[in-house]
Amino acid sequence: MSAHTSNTGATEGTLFMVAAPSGAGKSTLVNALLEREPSISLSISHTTRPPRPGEQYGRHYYFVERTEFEREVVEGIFLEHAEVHGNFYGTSRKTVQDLLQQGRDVLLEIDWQGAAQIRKAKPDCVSVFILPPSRTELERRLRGRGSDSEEVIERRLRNSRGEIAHAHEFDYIVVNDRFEDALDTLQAIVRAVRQRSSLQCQRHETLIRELLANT
Ligand SMILES: Nc1nc2c(ncn2[C@@H]2O[C@H](COP(=O)(O)OP(=O)(O)O)[C@@H](O)[C@H]2O)c(=O)[nH]1
Ligand SMILES: Nc1ncnc2c1ncn2[C@@H]1O[C@H](COP(=O)(O)OP(=O)(O)O)[C@@H](O)[C@H]1O
Repeated sequence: MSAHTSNTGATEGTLFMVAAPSGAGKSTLVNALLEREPSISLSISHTTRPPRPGEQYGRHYYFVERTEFEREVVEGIFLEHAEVHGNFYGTSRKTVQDLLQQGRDVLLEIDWQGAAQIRKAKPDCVSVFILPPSRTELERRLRGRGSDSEEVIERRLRNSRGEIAHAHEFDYIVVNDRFEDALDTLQAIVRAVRQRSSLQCQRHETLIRELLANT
């Protein structure tokens, strides 16, 4: 976890990842975080999942057919991709790398498999796992969201154990019990990471060079 200097000499942004079992409140928390921290760019993923009512192409996801997704995998456009709950999801390599190289911080909503791939490619990333306060509450939220069929809800609930078993691989864990508390904690993590990165030497290379230069 350190500031990186890109090939162009500019300081790269930080790559944040947020994962959770379906229904824990990840997307709601991330959207609220981005309102508080608008300088973070959310990476919009490609997925073969059909859109839910109200979801928009390019805002929530790039919804694509399976054949198109498979072609994109072969073309190597993804920084990572994985099958989750029977659908495919992938992160655009170019979008993320361009933003990071411009010095922007980028946030990925991702599952544990994708997070593991990103950690290998970008060991400086910062990862957060969101836990629900209980299984009962996870189920209540999944059903209360009203966006999925019974079959889809049951599949997500079944898969939640396997996802939670990977929580310890993440840098931070946030329990989303009271929403405002979880949001404050998530924001505190982002601020602490940014503060640490701003204190790192690479951030001040230009100033150091200027101060050392002969006048
Ligand atoms: N590996 C990977 N996982 C993703 C990506 N985008 C979303 N996901 C994950 O896929 C899972 C399902 O997401 P979604 O279909 O939106 O359902 P939800 O989690 O129930 O809201 C969640 O764990 C997401 O974090 C991606 O680009 N790559
Ligand atoms: N702390 C919370 N307390 C109660 N309900 C919550 C809380 N956080 C999120 N929710 C609700 O739970 C449901 C699932 O949240 P969502 O963000 O879609 O989950 P995820 O992205 O993790 O699948 C939504 O209806 C959301 O409004």
